[in-house]
Amino acid sequence: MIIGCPKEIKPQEFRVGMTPNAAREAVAHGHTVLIEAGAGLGAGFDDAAYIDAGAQIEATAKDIFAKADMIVKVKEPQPGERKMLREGQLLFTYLHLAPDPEQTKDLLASGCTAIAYETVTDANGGLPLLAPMSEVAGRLAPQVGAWTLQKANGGRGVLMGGVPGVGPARVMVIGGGVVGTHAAKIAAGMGADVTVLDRSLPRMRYLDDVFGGQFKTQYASTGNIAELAIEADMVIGAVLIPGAAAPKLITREQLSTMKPGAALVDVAIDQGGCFETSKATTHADPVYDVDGIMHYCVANMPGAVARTSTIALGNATMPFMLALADKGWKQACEDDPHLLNGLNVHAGQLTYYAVGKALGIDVLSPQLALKS
Ligand SMILES: NC(=O)C1=CN([C@@H]2O[C@H](COP(=O)(O)OP(=O)(O)OC[C@H]3O[C@@H](n4cnc5c(N)ncnc54)[C@H](O)[C@@H]3O)[C@@H](O)[C@H]2O)C=CC1
Ligand SMILES: CC(=O)C(=O)O
Ligand SMILES: [Mg+2]
Repeated sequence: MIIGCPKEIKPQEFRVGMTPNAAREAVAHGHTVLIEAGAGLGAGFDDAAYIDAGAQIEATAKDIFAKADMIVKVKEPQPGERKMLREGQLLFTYLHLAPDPEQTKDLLASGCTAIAYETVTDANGGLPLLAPMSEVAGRLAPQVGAWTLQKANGGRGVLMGGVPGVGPARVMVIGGGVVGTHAAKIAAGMGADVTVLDRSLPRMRYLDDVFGGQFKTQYASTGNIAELAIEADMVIGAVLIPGAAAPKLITREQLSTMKPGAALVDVAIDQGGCFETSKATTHADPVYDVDGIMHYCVANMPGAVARTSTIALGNATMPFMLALADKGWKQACEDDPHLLNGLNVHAGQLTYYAVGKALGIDVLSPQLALKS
């Protein structure tokens, strides 16, 4: 198979879909790997590292899209990239279609087959291709939230750990999955007073067993969220209903009950955001103010630490990328129902129910797509 990896073009996105190590393994499996010139530079991988791994360098994204059977990326294809996708081509990347009708329309029109990293599952009920980036975004969230709390950035002027004689920042983390757990660990490590809220009692039992003493847990009822929001210096949004648009857990009205200059960090923004007033921002201009509350809503947070993120993502995607290349997508998905859960689009039809429900579009069952 010809595997193509273009340079990411989303603003301030420095990750790359394939590391030289991933390219080396694909070449060892007998595949041709095409990398766009300079694609890895932002993550610290120069063209020579890919050539050394046996890959070939192509001058433009156009060459990559024209020649490759499978495109391996990081972020959802941007409008210009969507125009280059073609019928029968396989796209393997993050998509986050539920809040993105424009991208969905273009992918359906292209006739491509698209497997979304964020909906591939594992045997433990986890999301193995989302997890590494959730670990990164979770660990970054208190760091960017602390920056947002600084006065010069519009924040309340509160230090996460306080100082002797002055109490710490109060941090509420909504959603205690991968993002929430890593965010809580780091915020607690910075000395903040942290509470994690979730709707899953087994998850809260786990968090209490492992982290009791470092941070507290509370059930994520509307009442508890409203009460804690009043006291919070920082709220980190980390909920997920896989594939679906995020539920709105703090309304615009509630902002007036919060402390002026408090920080909302909405990590769930890539699924539409879990605060009513959230809208996606970029690393170039990450924070905005609504009613005196500072919102940080960057949809590709891991891009800020591109080298760590690229290597972590590559470790997770490599076995799936190799299975898709070795067997073709149909056989690979037939052999692995968890990979089939990643199928979102095939030959002009949506194949993921939560996305169809969010966008009001009919869905072809992925099992039927395999037979088409
Ligand atoms: N902005 C960015 O750069 C990035 C965003 N993300 C996003 O972060 C979000 C969280 O991802 P993960 O932690 O990996 O998911 P996860 O599935 O590990 O955790 C989500 C948690 O939310 C909980 N939850 C669901 N509905 C809830 C509700 N109404 N109230 C409270 N808790 C609720 C679930 O019980 C679960 O424990 C996703 O939307 C993901 O796409 C992930 C990585 C990077
Ligand atoms: C999860 C995701 O969308 C990202 O890492 O950018
Ligand atoms: Mg994202």
